[in-house]
Amino acid sequence: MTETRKIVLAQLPQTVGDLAGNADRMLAVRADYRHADLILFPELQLIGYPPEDLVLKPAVQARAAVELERMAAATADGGPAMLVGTIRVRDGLLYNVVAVLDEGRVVAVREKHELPNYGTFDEKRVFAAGPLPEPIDLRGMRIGLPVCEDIWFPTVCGHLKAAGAEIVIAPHGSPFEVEKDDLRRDGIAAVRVRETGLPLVFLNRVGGQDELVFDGASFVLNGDGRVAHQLPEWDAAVVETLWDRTDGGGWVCRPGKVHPCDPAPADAYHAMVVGLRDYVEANRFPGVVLGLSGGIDSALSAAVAVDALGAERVWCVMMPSRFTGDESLSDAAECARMLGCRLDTIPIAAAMTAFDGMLAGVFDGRAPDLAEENIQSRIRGLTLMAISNKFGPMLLTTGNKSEMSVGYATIYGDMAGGYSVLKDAYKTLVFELSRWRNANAPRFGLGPRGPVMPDSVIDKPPSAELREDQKDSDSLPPYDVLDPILHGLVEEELSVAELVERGYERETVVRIERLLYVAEYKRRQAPPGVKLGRRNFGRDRRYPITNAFRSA
Ligand SMILES: Nc1ncnc2c1ncn2[C@@H]1O[C@H](COP(=O)(O)OP(=O)(O)OC[C@H]2O[C@@H]([n+]3cccc(C(=O)O)c3)[C@H](O)[C@@H]2O)[C@@H](O)[C@H]1O
Ligand SMILES: Nc1ncnc2c1ncn2[C@@H]1O[C@H](COP(=O)(O)OP(=O)(O)OP(=O)(O)O)[C@@H](O)[C@H]1O
Ligand SMILES: NC(=O)CC[C@H](N)C(=O)O
Repeated sequence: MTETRKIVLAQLPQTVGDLAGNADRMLAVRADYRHADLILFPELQLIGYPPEDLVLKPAVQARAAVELERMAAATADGGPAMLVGTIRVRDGLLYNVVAVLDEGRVVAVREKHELPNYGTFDEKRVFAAGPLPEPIDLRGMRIGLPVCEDIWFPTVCGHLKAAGAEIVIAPHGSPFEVEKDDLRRDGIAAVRVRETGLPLVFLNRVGGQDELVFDGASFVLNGDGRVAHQLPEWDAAVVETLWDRTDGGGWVCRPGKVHPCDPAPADAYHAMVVGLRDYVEANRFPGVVLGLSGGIDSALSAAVAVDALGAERVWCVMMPSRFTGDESLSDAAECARMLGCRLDTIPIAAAMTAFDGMLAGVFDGRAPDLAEENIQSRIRGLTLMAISNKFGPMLLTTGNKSEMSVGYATIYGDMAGGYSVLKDAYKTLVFELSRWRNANAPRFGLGPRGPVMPDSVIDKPPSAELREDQKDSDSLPPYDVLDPILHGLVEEELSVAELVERGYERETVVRIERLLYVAEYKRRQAPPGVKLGRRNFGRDRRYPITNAFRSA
């Protein structure tokens, strides 16, 4: 008779720091799958990923040990074993581990060997690296248990194969980046399978944690490289997989459902919706408030907010000045109508007059300039923060990555706010996403199925409307020139000379590089926002504020 095993993959969200809640969620899955042999959870499921310095706190380490014992005790009933990601102190050092719980106790622990220490990751700061992990014997299977980064290099899987592992099970905390789903499956996991000939289970978490979002998209590859299961992106999913022992002695996973992954730019839009939704819910805001100017950045931010939270939790405010055009007023009104959310109009002329009067003495003899322009932006920020204080919604800030790169935003003005969905989206992506959202509804959005902004919002030239007839193109190169230069400088770390070789004007590149470096002080004071690409401002790219280097 064929030998068969049932392994349940629990692609779950996590709440960093809520150890009891995370444990209860895992025990609830176990209660639903009592007939399974084994239930697998993502990396650090008990603690939440990434835990940052929280895990250095002795009280957290002690709580983790208590909760793990509670979960282990639950396995005394003879039901399924559990593979639980947690932390463990051994000989005074802290490890990122997967614990094997069975028969009422912790029967084995395997420590993460490769600690990622680049980009958004700095695990060497908090964890020690474990030795090469030996396979475990559980329910008649010899299982290799690499933790996340362990499968991104050949060493650990090669060692497990040599030590007789029959199957590789890899819990992950792998954050979203555009196109990373292909890299994980076809670029990394498939290579490990080719090297070892072993089937591989890749289980990732879902949901947002501050700047990071986790898309799930877990999968199972058989030893011949074929995809046996592909779990959905973004949704929590608990999937039972069935494994048969072959005549040759190995294990094969029976084929299951293969969900398609999102194409671009739907993937980036979904990431923004999940990032904002989970940030607002986890930090217990009733909703968000934002300034709706009739421009594309605030329109797209409002659309994402409505998709994430529902129209009744998104409060838009139009704050016209004497520079605000009629088209901006009507576009903002139409946008709020299409989204179905509240729009209040609060003119800022009275506050501008008050500031002119207050500053008349000290500004005497000075022509109006950027100082007055920025006061308008600061009056708007102050007004929105007053609404946040009075009624509780978090202020959603609307700056995009192009603006944040060159400092084209007013500090303590339109940069005021708690969270941003466009922070890692260059303006050209803002245009692409707005067009996409007008023609498509996101898979799990709470907003309207149809268009979310009038076409005029997308088609008109961008303007900050802080002075007469102002256009972004007065101070910046067109976005289809600016964005590739910024991508070269930020994502690719190119020099001025290398960008000139790509055909960009030297004078423009030199100016953009200078603006990028000089704006570092603004970015350090900017709110967090959803990471979408290879190199976000925040944890991925940590530049000095005081920086005299110029590449030309
Ligand atoms: N290294 C440094 N470390 C610490 N602080 C530093 C600093 N350098 C300047 N500062 C401070 O920052 C101030 C200058 O920054 P800030 O007050 O923001 O003003 P600033 O960057 O000079 O002007 C804002 C720019 O953003 C544009 N804008 C504003 C609003 C919206 C939009 C849009 O389209 O979205 C565009 C606006 O047209 C203008 O070009 C200085 O007065 C100084 O106080
Ligand atoms: N008249 C206004 N009413 C309400 N909010 C405004 C107004 N003008 C600016 N804001 C707020 O300040 C942000 C920065 O806007 P600004 O118009 O200066 O530049 P922008 O980057 O082109 O943004 P947008 O495309 O949303 O207009 C806006 O996204 C919006 O949240
Ligand atoms: N948690 C981890 O070890 C993540 C690192 C891994 N390279 C990833 O991005 O998926």
